[in-house]
Amino acid sequence: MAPDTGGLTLDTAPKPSPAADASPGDGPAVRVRGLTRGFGGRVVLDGIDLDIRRGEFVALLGRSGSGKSTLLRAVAGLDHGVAGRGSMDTPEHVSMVFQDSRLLPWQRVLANVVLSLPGPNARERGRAALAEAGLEGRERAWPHELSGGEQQRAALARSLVREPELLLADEPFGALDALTRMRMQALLLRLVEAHRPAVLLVTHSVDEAITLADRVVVLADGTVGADVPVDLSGPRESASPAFADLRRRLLSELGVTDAPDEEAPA
Ligand SMILES: Nc1ncnc2c1ncn2[C@@H]1O[C@H](COP(=O)(O)OP(=O)(O)OP(=O)(O)O)[C@@H](O)[C@H]1O
Repeated sequence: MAPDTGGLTLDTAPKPSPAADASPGDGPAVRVRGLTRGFGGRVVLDGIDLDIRRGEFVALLGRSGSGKSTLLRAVAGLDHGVAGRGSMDTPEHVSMVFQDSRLLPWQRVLANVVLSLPGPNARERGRAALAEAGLEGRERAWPHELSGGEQQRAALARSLVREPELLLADEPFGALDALTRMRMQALLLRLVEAHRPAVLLVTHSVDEAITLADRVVVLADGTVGADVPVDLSGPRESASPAFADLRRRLLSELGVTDAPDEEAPA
């Protein structure tokens, strides 16, 4: 089913962890098998197999042009007309966030969040979602009155108010300054913890992937070049040796072998 790219649904009752919910018979949230996609005879995805468990956070890395967005759009069901084959199981409720907020400029912030939102008390739920995303009191603002970071907060609220089982995010913080980006990463983690969707996040930032994800998948040559769990105990400090080891490993998967101590672009 195509993702819901507007609106949200907030139950105020805390949700149990989907991992705890899942019985052994439950399948993964996403199951992709043998996915191929190409443009004009050029193969971009060449037999991708990928599972994402319910509630699991997967970051997708890959060099520019490796097919990250192509994969995300395929999982979202937004690539009609693109040549390819393969099978895909995805949940019914999917939301997507992009690098730009895609708020409708002629609608106020709350109206954007609740646009086409099904179920009762939409405006109340929208207000709660905005508050959860740190935008309490900005419901009547116009999108252009919000900063870039605030617009992305509204976009997150719009996605999560619908309680998606799967959140697809394509470089959602790519256009933000470093400090705002860190704040938004923390917000995303909080929201994901509260709502527990499975997440597939496309990012160019190795550090962002390690900071946020349970698992990092690296696309290379049209396939999954590496599938690496983030097994870091305690807080994910980018200065810690374990973080640096993982960064080095992922950078090497991306073909960067001079092992910098600081973040390098993927
Ligand atoms: N609609 C399209 N028509 C033709 N070629 C396309 C189309 N969409 C993507 N491509 C090509 O497919 C390849 C993969 O593109 P994609 O956007 O998926 O890569 P990406 O890994 O997300 O790149 P980036 O990190 O630079 O955003 C690129 O070479 C791109 O030019």
